[in-house]
Amino acid sequence: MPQTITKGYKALLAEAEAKVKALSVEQAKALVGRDDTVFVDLRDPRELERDGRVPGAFHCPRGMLEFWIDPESPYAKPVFQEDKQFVFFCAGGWRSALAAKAAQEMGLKPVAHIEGGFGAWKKAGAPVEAPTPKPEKSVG
Ligand SMILES: O=S(=O)([O-])[S-]
Repeated sequence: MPQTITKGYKALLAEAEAKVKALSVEQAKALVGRDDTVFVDLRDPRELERDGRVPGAFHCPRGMLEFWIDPESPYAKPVFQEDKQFVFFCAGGWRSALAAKAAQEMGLKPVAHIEGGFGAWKKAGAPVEAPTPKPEKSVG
């Protein structure tokens, strides 16, 4: 019997978007370089290598988020203990909406995410560190 998905991604996103503060690229851009703000990049390492980065952003693969936030986890990262605001982003704003909701439910605050993600960020001409080209494989 095929699976019956009772809560699809649209419902999950709608729930997250109702609970999480969304920042436009313009609003987020104004926070770059501020001491009280941590940008959290949830994309996979290959996306960073291919598409570039937001300068100064902390990279946290989506799959590790809850374990890096909880200080009781063996994988806890000190950055998530800081008294700062956390601005999550991914490529398009979906992963970051769900991730920010989870982070918020864990007690992290204040939390927001960037509407449209890195794609919208790049399109708006916001600051981007160039992709890191992979070293060429030597032949022979
Ligand atoms: O990055 S994403 O919005 O495509 S999940």
